[in-house]
Amino acid sequence: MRIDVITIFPDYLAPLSLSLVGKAIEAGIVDLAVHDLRWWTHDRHHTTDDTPYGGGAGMVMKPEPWGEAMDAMEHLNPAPMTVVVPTPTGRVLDQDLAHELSTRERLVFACGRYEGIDQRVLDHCAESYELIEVSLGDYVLNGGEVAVLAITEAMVRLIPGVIGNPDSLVEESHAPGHRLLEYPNYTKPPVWRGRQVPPVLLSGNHAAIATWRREQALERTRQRRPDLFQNGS
Ligand SMILES: N#Cc1c(N)n[nH]c1-c1ccc2c(Cl)cn(Cc3cccnc3)c2c1
Repeated sequence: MRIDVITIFPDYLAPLSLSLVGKAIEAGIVDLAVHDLRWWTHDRHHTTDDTPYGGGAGMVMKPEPWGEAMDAMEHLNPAPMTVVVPTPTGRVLDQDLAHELSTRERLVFACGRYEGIDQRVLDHCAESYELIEVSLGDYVLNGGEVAVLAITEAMVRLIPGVIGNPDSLVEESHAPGHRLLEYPNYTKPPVWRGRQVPPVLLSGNHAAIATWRREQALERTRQRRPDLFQNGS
């Protein structure tokens, strides 16, 4: 998969070269390029924003730099583009959306700031490419960079070959068809500050361990996320 990120804060995306995504890049599974939107400005101050038509607080990102950046992305790589735009008004990221994005050949993240990107850029992208607008959830961020980091990690780990043991993807909280929260995890030592590991986990009785874990997952989900019990699933 090829991933391009366009942003006015390229350094914000440095963590993508670390850990899991970094390993996927080293393995050649993911090809990542981060671009500074200001490369497509032509004034002395590299201006990317202006006041909103209709008035109101804040600034809006100008369409011209984004249009030139998108044109450049098209010429950079022949693969069909899925443009992912983080926005407070987008589809909320969940595991299903992460799976959908992990199937794409090429993602171009348009990562904005201020009050957002001029709507005509999104309209242009919707007509010229696949456009997916994504929100991280119902809380306020100052821009799209954090969303790009989260979307990329959630999505890249699902690409075949990225996670060493694919079995570990099956039982996770929010995995497809696995609408329960995960059971609690323990490791050595068997007693820590007077707290003992549940004895069933030390019993070697795999059937009893599986039953205990299922019961824990059900109880946790019932207490913390009753919404995941929709339709009795
Ligand atoms: N907030 C949120 C939010 C979320 N929950 N996920 N993603 C975002 C997000 C994504 C992209 C931008 C761009 Cl561009 C500018 N802002 C700041 C903002 C905040 C509230 C209203 N208008 C603009 C963004 C926020």
